[in-house]
This record gives sequence, C-alpha cells and structure tokens, in this order.
Amino acid sequence: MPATWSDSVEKAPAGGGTGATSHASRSTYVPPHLRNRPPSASADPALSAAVSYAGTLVGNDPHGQGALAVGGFQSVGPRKDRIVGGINRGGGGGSGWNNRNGGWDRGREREVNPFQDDVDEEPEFVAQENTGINFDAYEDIPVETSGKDVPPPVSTFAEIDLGEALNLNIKRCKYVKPTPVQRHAIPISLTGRDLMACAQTGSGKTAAFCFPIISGIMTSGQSAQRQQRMPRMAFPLALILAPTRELSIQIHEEARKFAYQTGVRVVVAYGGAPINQQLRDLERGVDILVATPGRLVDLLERARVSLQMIKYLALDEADRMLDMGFEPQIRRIVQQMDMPPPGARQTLLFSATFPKEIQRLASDFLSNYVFLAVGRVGSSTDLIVQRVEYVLETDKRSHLMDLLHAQRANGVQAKHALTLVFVETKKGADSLEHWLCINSFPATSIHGDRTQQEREYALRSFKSGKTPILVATDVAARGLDIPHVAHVVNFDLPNDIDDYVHRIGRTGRAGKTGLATAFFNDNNGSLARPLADLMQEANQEVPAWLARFAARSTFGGGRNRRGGGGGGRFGGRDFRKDSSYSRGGMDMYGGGSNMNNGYSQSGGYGGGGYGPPVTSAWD
Ligand SMILES: Nc1ncnc2c1ncn2[C@@H]1O[C@H](COP(=O)(O)OP(=O)(O)OP(=O)(O)O)[C@@H](O)[C@H]1O
Repeated sequence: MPATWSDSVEKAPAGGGTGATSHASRSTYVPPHLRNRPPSASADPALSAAVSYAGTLVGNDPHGQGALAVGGFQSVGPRKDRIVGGINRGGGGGSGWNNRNGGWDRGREREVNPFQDDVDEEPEFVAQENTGINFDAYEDIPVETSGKDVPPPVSTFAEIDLGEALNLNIKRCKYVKPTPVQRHAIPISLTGRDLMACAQTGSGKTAAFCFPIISGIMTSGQSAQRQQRMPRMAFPLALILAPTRELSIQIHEEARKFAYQTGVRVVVAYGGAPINQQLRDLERGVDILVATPGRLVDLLERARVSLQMIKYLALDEADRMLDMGFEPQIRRIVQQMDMPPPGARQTLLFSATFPKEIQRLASDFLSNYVFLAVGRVGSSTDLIVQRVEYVLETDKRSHLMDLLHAQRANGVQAKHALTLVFVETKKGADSLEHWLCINSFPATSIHGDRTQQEREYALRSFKSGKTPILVATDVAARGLDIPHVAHVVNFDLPNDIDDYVHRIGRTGRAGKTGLATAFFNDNNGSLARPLADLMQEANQEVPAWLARFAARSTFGGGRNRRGGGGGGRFGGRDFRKDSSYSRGGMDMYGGGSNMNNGYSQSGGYGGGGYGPPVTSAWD
C-alpha cells in the first residue's frame, strides 16, 4: 500500500486493468511515451517563451514587440491543411471520425485503451505533464459557496470514495491532487446536490463534473449492460451538453479516460459528422451521452434516444448554453421531452463566467442547488500575462507580423509554443490564414464555414505543431484544452468581456503560464471599461491610454452581459443574494453563505470595491 496518494500516483500502473497487481519488474519499467521526457514542467519551452516575451514587455517596450519564441517555421503555401479529395489521412494523431467509436474495438469487442500507454510507439502529446502543476498557493484562492447545508471540501482524492477503477484512472492521468474546483464540487455532487459552479478557465472543471457522474453510475450498478428497454432506442443515464462539436469531442475523450474499465460507457454525438456511426454507437449501449444540442434534438426526434432514464444532467459552458443562441434548444431538451424534472435528476452547471441574468434563467433547471465560485465569477487567471496594444484596423496585419517575427527570432521549437489568433468573422479567418501562409507562417483555421472534417483536421494539425498558428472565430473560444498554446492574440476583440475571458483562457491552463495580446482601437470602446477592470483585478498592467478610454466609456453602451459601470462589479456572486431575489428579507434559497480560505480577507465581491488583489491558486 502506498503511503500517500502522491506515492501511489507515482506507482500507478502504466497499462490497463483495475485489478492490476504490481509486478516486481514493473517499478523500473518506463513506458515508451514517458522516456526522454524533460525533467519537469518548468522546463516547458512554451512556458519559458511566454514568460520571456512577457518579461520583455513588462520592461516598458512601448511597441509591445518582445520576443516570444515560436520560430523554426518552414515556408508553405496557403491551405496546406485542406483535405485533398475529401480523404483525411490524419496528421498529429488520430484519423477522421472512424476513430471515434465510443472507445470500443468493434472487431474484438474490447475496450480501447484511451491512455494509449499500452502501445509500443511514441505518440505526440499523449499525456499532459500534470506533475508540474504548482498547488502550493491553493489555500489562498477565494472560494464562496452558498445554499443549504453545503458539504465540506476535501483536500485529497483519497478522502473521496470514487471507486477503485476510477481512482486508478485518476492516477493514470497523473492527477496528484484535486484542483480547488474539484475539491469543492466533487463532494457536493457526490451527495446528490444540484450545483452551479464557476471557476477559472483551465482549472479542471471537466473532471469536477465527470468524476461524480462516473462514480455515481458505477455505484448504482446500472451501467450500459442493463437490458435494453427498446432495441433501437438508447437510454443514457447521464447527459453532458456542450456548445461546440470540438468541445463535445474533447469531453468525450476525457470522460473515456476517466471511465476506462469502470464498465461505464461513454458515447458522443455531434453535428457535421455522419449520424449512422453515432447511431451504431448508441445502439451498443450508452451510460453517458456527450452531445451538442442540435444533434441531440435530431436523435430525440428520430426516437433513437430517450431521456427518461437520465439521472445526471451536466451543462459545460452553462452560461453559453443558456444564452439566447442555445436557450430554446436547451429548454426543448430539458423541459419538453421525457427527461425527469429537477429534483428527480441531478443537475450540474459549470462555467468560468456566469452573468446574473443567466444565473436567474438557470435556476429554472435546478433544485435546492449549491452555488460555488472558485475565484471571482468571470475573472481571468493571473497566470495569463495580458497585454493590450492600440492598433488601427489598417495596421493589424503588419503588427501581427511583427509579433510573429519576434517570436520566430527566439528560435524555440514551434510545436511547443502555439499561437491562437482570434478574429471576428469566418471570412476574416480565411483571409488571415491565407495571408499568414503566403508570408511563410504555417497557419490553419477553424470556423463555422469549414466542414467538420476540415475543422477536426485543422485542430489536429495545430495541436501537433504542424501548423503552429490557428486562426479562429469564437467557435474555438470555449473549453478547448490545447497543450502548448503559449500565446493568444485577439486580432479582433470580442464585444463581450466574458468572451474575452474564455478566449484568453486557451492559454495559461492547469498551472502553466501564458500570454494574451489584444489589438484595441476606437471600434472597441465599449470593451474598454470591463477590460481595464478585468486586467486590474488580475494584477495586470493597465496602459494609461486604456484607463482613459475606460473613464470615457463608463456609461457607454456595448454588449456586455455584465452590465455597465459602477456598483456590483461583474455580477459576481450568487444571484440569489440580490435583494430583488430574496425580497422582504426572506431567505429564498434557504442557505447560509460560506466564505472559505481567507476569502473574507481578500476584499469580497460586493460593495463595488475591488479590495486587495486576490492571489491565484496557480502561482
Ligand atoms: N487534479 C488535476 N491535476 C492535474 N491536472 C489536472 C487536474 N484536473 C484537471 N487537470 C488538467 O487541467 C487541464 C484543464 O482542465 P479542464 O479542461 O477541465 O479545464 P476547465 O476548467 O474546464 O477549463 P475551461 O473553462 O477552459 O473549459 C486539463 O489538461 C486537465 O487534464
């Protein structure tokens, strides 16, 4: 028996098997993909590149053209990543849709090992190096919980009874300790409570909702092997909804790892991909269905999925799922089909941002829920160095070119320092991608006008470092966990500050640092105030010119869901605490409020003041 969880993580078996017994020779065996690894995550070139670039900027570089190193490109023509003749030969691991088979090898009816650590070849970026995460500052992160009888947090995975098979997978993921959101959210969810959870980008929310669901299904003994009620209709026990196809694919991949050899079957269904393969996967049995709303509605209308057995409903990026674009579809799925009502199912809502009006809307889907905020609602992590530069529309391309040349000059391997460039429109994405390619910067793009196959190929090409620049619309803004993204450039700023928070959150994940550069000009006036506030809160240097813009635009319009200036900063906390909700002094949600971990010393959310800066959990 290992003495501690960390000891046992070190000793976790490389291959599959929940009941794997340790063999004498095992302790000395190093699986192929772990051989020749750099000694620690601090040696990560992406991290040092971002820091070195940021350092240059902090040193008062007026033009913001420091030296983030990404160099080493070869010149390629445009559209290098396009799929010739519609056949995707892969690139950067995996190939097309045929690979996404619910984690089962059809021919031999055996579960495919999602960790890929039982094959004798070196995959690219198979495992992320989680061991380098700095957990030391965890105790300082401000945490607020509210609601009735909130279960206490845990400090270690060992304190929670998730089941042996899941514990083994956590070890194989190299998760040594729970992140703050996991420490709080997992025990709350395990008691069956509904939860609205808000925690910063890259802080481990996926596992926070997946672990209790998988564990709950394992202990209920109701996995997919249960008898089919109707031959061609699937009856999942859990439904996880996500706003984009790529995010649902990613959640499926993560959930498959967590559920490996637990007997819990995870299936994904998303639009733009052939439905027949997805139907076949569903027919083979499904416990957890990960889906995008549009494809799910299609499956429900075809009577190929029934929601009547749903015990768990999780909405990732919940505020996005409930905003105007998705709300009708979500209401249809959750309230107008055969899903059990709140109280009869457990509902888990997660996001890094949660505007109050969306919280209000979300409460329709919840019953006696706990509100959890780890860090301030909608804040960005201070692991991300944020820079804003004033750039006229007409100068944006040359300014981007300057940044990229400066990065290249530093000569760090491109595949370890990826650059993600956000633009406003699909046309703009195509055109910038083309321009970068003809200027010898291998780039690809992801947006809604590309086919799903092209989108997935572009993402793989980017992840593998083959095309180390990805030009994207907001389709890539939320949830995507791409290792080695060192730099996010907001070539066009979004109109909404929450979108900015999610975009820059593609870097600075899981304890690593990152850099975000924004091109600001007069067209972005309405964002000046929330942007300056956000940067100040994250201990970033706010340029004097931006502060002046912010002062001028305090009462300006803009489409900021958080609302304009003054008072209740960022719509920050549990909306149930608003006087309009708990009218007449009645405690409508029947709960107390707990502020843990030094929160009360850190200035608090309310009252319009910022208080002293909050310490990041990831420092
Ligand atoms: N306990 C842990 N220890 C180490 N790494 C972890 C732990 N939990 C999660 N991670 C890693 O942290 C990274 C970020 O996790 P995840 O994608 O779930 O973040 P998130 O909070 O959902 O971010 P976003 O708001 O952008 O969706 C992932 O690579 C994940 O594997």
